[in-house]
Amino acid sequence: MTGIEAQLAAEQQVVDRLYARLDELRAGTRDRLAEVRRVGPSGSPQNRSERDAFATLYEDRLARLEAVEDRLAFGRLDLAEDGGRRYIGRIGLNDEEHASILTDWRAPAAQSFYRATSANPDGVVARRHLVTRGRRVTGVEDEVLDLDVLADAEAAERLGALSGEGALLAALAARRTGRMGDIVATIQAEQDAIIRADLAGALVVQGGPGTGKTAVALHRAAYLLYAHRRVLERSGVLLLGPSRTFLRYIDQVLPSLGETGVVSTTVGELYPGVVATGSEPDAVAAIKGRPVWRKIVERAVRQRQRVPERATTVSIDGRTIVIRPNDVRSAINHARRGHRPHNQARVTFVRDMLGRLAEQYVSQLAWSVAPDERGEIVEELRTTREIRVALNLAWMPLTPQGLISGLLSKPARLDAAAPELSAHERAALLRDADAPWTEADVPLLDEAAELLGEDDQASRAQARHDAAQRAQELDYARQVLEHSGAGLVSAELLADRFASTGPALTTAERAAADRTWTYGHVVVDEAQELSPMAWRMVLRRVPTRSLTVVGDVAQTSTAAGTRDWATTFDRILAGGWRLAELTVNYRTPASVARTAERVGRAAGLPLTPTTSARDVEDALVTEQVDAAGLVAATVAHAETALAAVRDTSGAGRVAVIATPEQVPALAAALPGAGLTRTGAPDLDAPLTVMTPTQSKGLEFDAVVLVEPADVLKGGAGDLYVAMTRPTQALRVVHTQPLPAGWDAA
Ligand SMILES: Nc1ncnc2c1ncn2[C@@H]1O[C@H](COP(=O)(O)OP(=O)(O)OP(=O)(O)O)[C@@H](O)[C@H]1O
Repeated sequence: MTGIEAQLAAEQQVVDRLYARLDELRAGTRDRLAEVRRVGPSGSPQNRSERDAFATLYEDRLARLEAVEDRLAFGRLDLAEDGGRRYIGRIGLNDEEHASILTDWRAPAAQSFYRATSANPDGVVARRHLVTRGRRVTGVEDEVLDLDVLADAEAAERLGALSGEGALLAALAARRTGRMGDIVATIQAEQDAIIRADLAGALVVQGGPGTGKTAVALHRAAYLLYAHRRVLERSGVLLLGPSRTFLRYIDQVLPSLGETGVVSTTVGELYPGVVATGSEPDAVAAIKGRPVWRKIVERAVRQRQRVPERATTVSIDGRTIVIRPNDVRSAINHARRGHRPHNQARVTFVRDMLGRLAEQYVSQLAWSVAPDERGEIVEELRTTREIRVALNLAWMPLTPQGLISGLLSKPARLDAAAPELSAHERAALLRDADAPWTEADVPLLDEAAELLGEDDQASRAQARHDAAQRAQELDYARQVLEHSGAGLVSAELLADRFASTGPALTTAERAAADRTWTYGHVVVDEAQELSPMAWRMVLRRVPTRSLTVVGDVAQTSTAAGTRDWATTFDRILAGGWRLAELTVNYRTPASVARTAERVGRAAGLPLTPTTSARDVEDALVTEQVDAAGLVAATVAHAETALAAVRDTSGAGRVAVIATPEQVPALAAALPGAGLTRTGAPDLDAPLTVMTPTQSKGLEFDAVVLVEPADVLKGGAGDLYVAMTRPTQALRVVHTQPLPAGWDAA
C-alpha cells in the first residue's frame, strides 16, 4: 500500500464508524417514532396532542439525521496539544460513551477549521479536507499550518497527498444542478467571520456578484439556530428572498445543514392570506414604495372616521333621538385620544355615542332609570338599524384589503389621502377595485393592518383564557420532560406543540400563518430590491432588529430599491447597523467578471470591486450577427454550450438571458427550454430562458446573453446581473454595438 492509500484506508475506517453511528441514531429515532404512532388514535385530547407533539419531534429529528448523509464528515484538525485530532462534519456525533467523535461545523471547536492560517495557526498543526463520494473516502487534501511540523516524517507524506486542485477550486468548477449546494466544507475566513457574527443587531453584508452572500446568509441562519437554539427555535427565523424561483433554488441548503425550521418567503407573500399575482410598471411600484405612504395610509384611515354634515333623527318608542354632528365629533376625538388602532378605537367611539344617545332617551322619560334598565336602553339603541348605519358611516369597521383597494380605486379618496403625490402620480396608481394585488401593495396592506387592528373584544377574552391554559401546559410539559428525558427540546417548545390542535404545528408553520408573529432573527437576501415601505413591513416582524441583510447595491433593478445602504438604514435603523464586505467572487471567471465590472462602471453603477477566485479559458465569447440571424445564433450557442457543460449525471445548466420582449420568441425557438406553467424558468431543466430579473441570485455553468444593448436599456443593474451568472462561459449574441466599457483595456 502506498502512503496515500494507507491514509485513505485509515480515513475510511473513521468515516465508516461515523456513518455506523449515524445509522444507529436513525434507527433509534425510527423505533421511537413507531412506538409513539403505535399508540393509535384513542385517548383523551391531552394524550392525543402529547402523542402528536412527540411524533413531530421525532419526525423532525429523523429528517435532520437523513439530511446529513452527503459528506457527513469533511474535515480534520490535527491539534498541537497532545497530538489531538478532531473530525469536523455537518452535525455533532457522540459515541455510546458520550465522547465526541464528530464536531458540528458550527461549534466553537470547529472554528479553526475555517479561520486558522499559517500566520495564526490557533493551535492547529494541520488541516485536512476529506473528499468523499457517497460513503467512500476518495481523497484527502492537507494544509500544514505549523511549519515546524515539516520536520516530521508523517508530514512529508501528507504533503505528498495534496490533491493538486484544492477542495475550493473543485467546488467552484463543479457542474451546477439547478439547486444551490452548501459550502460547509470550504467556507473562507472572511465568510466565516460573518457567519459567526453576534446575533444582536443588524448586520448588512455588501458584496459583488458571486461573493457568496446567499451562501453566507444561509450558513449564518444555520449557525444562529445552532448557537442560539433556545431562543430561535421558539421565535423562529425568517428568510426573505426575491422570488419563488430563487427560494426553490436555495431550498436544499438549510436541510443539508440539518436545519428545517426556517420560514422562507418573499415580500409579496409576507401578508398571510394575500397572494400578489398582479403586475404593474416599475414606476408605479416605485411610487408605492415611498416612505410617504406611512402618512397616506394613516390619513386614509382617519378619513374613514367622519363627522356627518347633517343631524340624523331617529324615533324609538315614540321618543326622538338625534345623532348630532357635534356629538359625533366629540366621540371621534375622544376615541382617537386613546391612540389605539381604528377597529379597536371604534369600540370606544360606539360606546361613547351610545352613551350620549341613551342620555337623550333617558331625559325624555318621566321616571329615573336603574342601571340595568339603562343597559337595556343602550342595547336597544345599538340594535336600531338607523343608528347602526349612522354610527358605521361615522366610523366604519375596516379590513386592510377594503381600505387599500378603496384608496387605489376611488380617485376622490386617493386625492384626499395623498396630497404629497402629484396628480400625475395619483392617476398612475388608479386601478380597478378587484384588480389582483401586486407585490408593492403588500407593504401597504401591512401598514393598513397595523393602523386598523382587529376588533379585539373576542380575541382579548380568548387571550385571557389562553394564558391560563398555557401555564397548565407548560407545567405539564416540564413534568413530561422530567420523566421522558426527551433532550434537545425545551419545555416551552413542547408546550407549544401540545397546545396546537390538529396535526402538531411547528414554529415555522405557526409563524408563517400569523401576520403579527415576531421572529427572533430575519435574513433578507437580494436586499437591495426592498422599498422603504417593504423595510417597514420587515422590521415589524423583528422588533429586536436582529437582522442579516445581504445584497449588492450595484445589482438593484427596481426603482424603489436601495443604491446606498447608509441612506436606507441610517433612517430606519438609526445607528443600529454594521456593514461587512465580501470581495472574492467565487462564481464568475475573472475575464467575465472584469468585463462586467467595466461595463457596470461605464454605466455609473456603484460597484464593489471583486477579485475572482479563478479564470476559465475562453470564458467570454461574443458574436455579432444581423437582426435576421439573432435567434438562430442564440439557439446555436445555447446548444453548443449545453453539449459542453452537460455531464452523465445530469448536471450542467445553461440559461439564455434576454429582455422580456425577446424571451417569448427565444423560448419558441428553443423547444428544449424549460419553463414552468406560469412561464417562470424551470430550474430542473438543463436549458432555460429568462429575463435578467428572473436570473437574479441564480447561477448557471453557461449563459447566452442576447443583445446586451437592449438589456442595458432596462437598467445597468440588470445587465450587470445577467453578465455575472455563469460559472464557466458567457456567450454574447448581438446586433447592436456592445455597451460602453466592454472592450476597454
Ligand atoms: N467558500 C466557498 N466555497 C465554495 N463555493 C463557494 C464559496 N463561497 C461561495 N461559493 C459559491 O459561489 C457561488 C456564488 O455564491 P452566492 O450565490 O452565494 O453569491 P452571491 O454573492 O449571493 O451572488 P449574487 O449577488 O450574484 O447573487 C455559489 O455557487 C456558491 O456555492
